Amino acid sequence: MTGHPLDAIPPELPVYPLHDQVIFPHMSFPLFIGKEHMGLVEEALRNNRLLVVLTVLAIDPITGREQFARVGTICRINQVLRFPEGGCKIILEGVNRVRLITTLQVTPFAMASVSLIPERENRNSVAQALMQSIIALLRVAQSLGQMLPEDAHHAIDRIDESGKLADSLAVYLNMEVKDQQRLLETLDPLERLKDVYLFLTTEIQKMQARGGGSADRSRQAVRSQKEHLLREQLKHIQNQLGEEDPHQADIRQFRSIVQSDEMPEVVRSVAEKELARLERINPSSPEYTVARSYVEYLCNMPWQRGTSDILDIDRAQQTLDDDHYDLVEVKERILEFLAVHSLKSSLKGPILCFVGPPGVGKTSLGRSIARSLGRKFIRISLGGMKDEAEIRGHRRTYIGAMPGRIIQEICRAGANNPVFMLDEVDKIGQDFRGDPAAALLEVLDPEQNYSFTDHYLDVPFDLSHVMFITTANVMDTVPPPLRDRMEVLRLPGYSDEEKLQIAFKYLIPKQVSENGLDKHPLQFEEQAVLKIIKNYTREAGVRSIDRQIASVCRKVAKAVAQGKDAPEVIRSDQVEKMLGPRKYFSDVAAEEDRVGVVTGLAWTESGGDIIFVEVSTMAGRKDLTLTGSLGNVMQESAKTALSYVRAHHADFGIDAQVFENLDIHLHVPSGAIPKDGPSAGVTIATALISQLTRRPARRNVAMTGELTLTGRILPIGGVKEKVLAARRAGVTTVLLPERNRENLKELDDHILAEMTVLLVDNLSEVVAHTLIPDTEHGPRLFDCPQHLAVDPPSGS
Ligand SMILES: Nc1ncnc2c1ncn2[C@@H]1O[C@H](COP(=O)(O)OP(=O)(O)OP(=O)(O)O)[C@@H](O)[C@H]1O
Repeated sequence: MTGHPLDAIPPELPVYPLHDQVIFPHMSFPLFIGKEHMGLVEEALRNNRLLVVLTVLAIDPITGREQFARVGTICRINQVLRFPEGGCKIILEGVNRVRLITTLQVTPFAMASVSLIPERENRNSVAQALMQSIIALLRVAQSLGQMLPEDAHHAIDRIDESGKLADSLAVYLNMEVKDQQRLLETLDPLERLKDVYLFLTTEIQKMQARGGGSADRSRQAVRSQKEHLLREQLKHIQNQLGEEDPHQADIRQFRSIVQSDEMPEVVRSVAEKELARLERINPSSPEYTVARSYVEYLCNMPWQRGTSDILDIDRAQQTLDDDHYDLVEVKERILEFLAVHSLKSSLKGPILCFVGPPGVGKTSLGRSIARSLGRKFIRISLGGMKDEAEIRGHRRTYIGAMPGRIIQEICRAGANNPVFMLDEVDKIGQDFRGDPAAALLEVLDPEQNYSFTDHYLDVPFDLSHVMFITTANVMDTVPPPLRDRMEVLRLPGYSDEEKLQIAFKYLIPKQVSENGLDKHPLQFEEQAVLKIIKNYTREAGVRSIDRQIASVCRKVAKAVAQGKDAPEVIRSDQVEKMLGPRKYFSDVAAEEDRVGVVTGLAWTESGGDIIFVEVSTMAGRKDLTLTGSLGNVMQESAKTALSYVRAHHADFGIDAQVFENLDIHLHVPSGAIPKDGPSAGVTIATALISQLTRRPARRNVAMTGELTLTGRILPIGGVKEKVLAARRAGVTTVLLPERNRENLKELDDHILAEMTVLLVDNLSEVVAHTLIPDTEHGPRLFDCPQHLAVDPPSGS
C-alpha cells in the first residue's frame, strides 16, 4: 500500500508522540509499540489504519503532560507484526502534513482532531535552479566525504518535486529535530528548499574547513552554484516585472537570425547546437563569452548577403578617369575584366595584381573599382604576415581564438561580394607557424574558395563572389604559386610632367577641399608645383607630393582661420617659406666625374633608383673584397665582371700585370638599397675598367644590364622605372641593353626628347660612352702599379 494524499480524515485520530524525531510525508519508518500502547494501534486500525505522529517539543513541568508540535504528519500503518509476549512492530508511512486543532483526550493515549494541510508544489525557475544547485552541492559534499548514504543519492536524483526533495533531504541530512520541525512547518516548498540549501552550504563549508585536497575545487563549485541561483532569482524577478533577462534577450535575438533564411543549412545546425549550449552556460563564466562571440560571428556573417553590382562599363570608365590620371593600359584591362564579369556572372579568372612603387595609385585604383561596381571595399596588408592563422584563423580551442583577417573583414563589411585588396603580397613571410602564402592560395583559387573553411568558423564560407585584387612593389619575391594565379598590371611610376598633371587635376583640388579651403580660392603656380616635385620629393609615385601640398594648404588654412593675410596663389618663390629649405639635390648633377665611381640604375623597393658602384685598388695579391648592399647574385655579378675584364684586358688598354699585384675592393654605398639581381653587372665592370685605366666615369651617364662571362649584355626589367629614376637624379644619358629595345615604347616622347637613351650591345660601347678618353685626361697611370697603392685625388 502506498501513501497518497487523503480527501477526508476521521474527526478524531489517535496521536503517536514522537521524541527526538520528526516524520515527513512520503517517509516510511518502523515503530516498536510496547504492550501499554497497543490500545493506540488498535484505535488506529479501526480508523482506516490512520494515526497522527506529532513530535513532542517539551514536557510541561507542572502537569507532566507532553507538549505537541502544532504541525505533524498523518501516517498510515502499512504493516503490523504482533509479538507473542504483547506489543508489536508497525511500519508507518507518512501521508500528509496535518495541523493540530485540538487535543481531545490524553489518556490512555492522546486523541486529537486535526486538519489536512494541502501539499503545494512550486515549479518556477528559481525552484528548478535550487533543486539543480542542491543536487550539485550534494555531489560536492560527496567529493569531500560521505554526507549521504550511497543509495540515498539514487533516490534523491529521481525526485522531481521541490517540496518532496526538501522533505527527503531533511531526513537524510541528519538535521537537528528543531530544524526538521521548522521544515515540516514551512509550507512553501521553495522556502523549504532554501532552508535545505543553506544547511547544505554550511555543512560543506565545515567540511572544507576540515581541509582535504579537493577543498579548493569544491569552493569554486559552491561559488558557481551560488551564482547560478542568484541569476535564476534575478531572472524570476525580471519575469515578474515583465522585463527580459539581457542574456535571454541576446539568445532570442540570435535565435531569430538562426531561424531566418540567412544561413545555409549546414551553418544553421551548428549555430543551433551552439545556441543550446550557450543557454546552459553560466553567463559570467569565460566560456560563455567565448561561445557567445562564436555564435555572434555565425549570426553576423553575410552568408548569402551581398551588394547588387552596377555593371555599367561607361560608368566604370568615368569613375576610373575621375579618380586617376593616365594609367590608360591598366584602366583598359580593368574595364575588360568588368565587361567579362557583366556578361558572365561568376568572377572566375586570374586575380589582378597591381605592381609598382609606393604611391602610384594601386590602392586607390582598387577603391575606384569598388566604387564603380557599387561594392564594399576592404583592404588588408600582408606585409610581414608570418602566421598562417592570420589568414585562416585559430581553432576555437585556443585561448583568445579569432577568425582570420579574411573572415573578420568580410563580417565587418557585411557583404559577401566586396572588392578585397590584399596589399603587399611580395612581403608575405613564412616561419614555423605555417605558410600564409599556402593559405592565401586557397583563398584566391576559384576552384577552392567557394568553400573556404576558416579554422575559427569551422564551417565553409563561400568566397567565390569576392573580387580579390593584390598589390606588390616588386614581383620577384611573390611566391611562385601565387604569381601563377595572378595577372600582373604594372604601374611603373610617373615622370615629373605626369606628376604635375596629377597634382593639378587631383591632389590640389583634393587637399584644398580637405583642408577647408573651398571658399578660399587657393591656386598654385605651375613653377611652384614643379619646385615641390623636384626639390621636396624623390619618389616614383605621388604620395610625398600629396603630403607637401597638404602641408602648404594647412599653412594657408591656419592663416585664413586666424584672419591673417592668406596667399591666394602659391608662387614658386613662396615654396621655401612654406616648406623650409629644399630637401633633395640632383644626385649626379652636383657631383664631379671620378675615377672608379660609376652611376648605375637598380631596382629597389621603391621602384627604380640610381646607385653608385665604387672600386678602389691597392697593392696586394689578387684579392677581391665586396662590401655594401650586395646580395648573392650581385656578388656573383661582381666576380663575373672582374673575370671578363681580366680576360679582355687588352681590349680596354689594361696591362695584364696589374691584376697580379693588386687587391680590388668593390663597394656599393647604401643610399638606395638595390634588390639582389644581375642588372648591376655592366655597371660593376665599367667601374673596374675606370679604376684600372684611371679614366674618370661621367657621373651623368647611368647604365643597367647583366653582363655574361662571354661579354653579352642581357636585358633587364623595369626599364621605365629606372629611366624615370635616372631623370629624377639628373642623369642625362642612359645606357640600356640592346635587347631592351622593345621597352623604349614604354617611355613617353618628352622623356626621349629630353634624355639620351642609348642601346648598347657590348662593354666596349659602354666604356666609350661612359669613361672620359685618355686624351682628355692626361697619361694613364696603370703602367706604374706602385702608384696604385694610394688613390690619386679624384678627377685625376
Ligand atoms: N594616376 C593618379 N591619378 C590621381 N591620383 C593618383 C594617381 N596615382 C596616385 N594617386 C594618388 O596618390 C595617393 C597614393 O596612392 P595609393 O595609396 O593608391 O598608392 P599605392 O600605390 O597603393 O601605394 P602603396 O604601395 O604604398 O600602398 C592617393 O591619394 C592617390 O589618389
